[in-house]
Amino acid sequence: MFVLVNLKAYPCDPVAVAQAADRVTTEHDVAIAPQTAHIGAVAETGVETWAQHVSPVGHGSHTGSTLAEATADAGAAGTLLNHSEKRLKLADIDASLDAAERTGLSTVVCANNPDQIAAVAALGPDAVAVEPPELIGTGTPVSQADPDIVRDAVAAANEVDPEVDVYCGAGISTGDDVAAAAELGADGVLLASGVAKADDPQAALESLVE
Ligand SMILES: O=C[C@H](O)COP(=O)(O)O
Repeated sequence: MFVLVNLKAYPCDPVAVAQAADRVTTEHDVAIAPQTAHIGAVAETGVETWAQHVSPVGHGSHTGSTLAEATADAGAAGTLLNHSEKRLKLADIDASLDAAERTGLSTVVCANNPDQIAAVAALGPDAVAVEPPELIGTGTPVSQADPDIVRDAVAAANEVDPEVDVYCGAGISTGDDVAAAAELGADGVLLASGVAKADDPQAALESLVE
């Protein structure tokens, strides 16, 4: 399973979380998505580092953008796109995917439900992630609160493009949640508060990947 830990804009120490992830022994692939400004420092720990977003632009007059080229140069291996807290127009998702592909970044496009998963899977990302917004940050895992949304998202993505991996997110914080996601057909999980808001991120990560 791919375990992508999104630090959002939580007031945690991104390097400490990355070092903790580096110390955890697991069969899963763990990656950390810090704030853009912290990508270089997190990547230096050796942990796989992701961006939370890249802009649908290339080099040029785009003040305030998050340039995919700069993100990749800083050490990112991939990027989230269209997170529930950073929604994009369909055309911008497509252009951000082009930017990521151009710069060698792997991609996970988020969506709220199976219909949206089918739509974004058609754009050809490496993976999609289904996240019911109402469960984000609640500590109630999507695999428990709404298992059908995960099953249906897996089926929807497979129908469009079986090469696209499917992750699920919202409320995931324990190894049981990761195992439940795998049983529902997910190839990975996307989570945040369970680690970023934990008093002891290393213990939280160990519990997650046990
Ligand atoms: O990017 C992560 C997701 O929004 C899930 O957040 P959460 O683990 O705090 O529910």
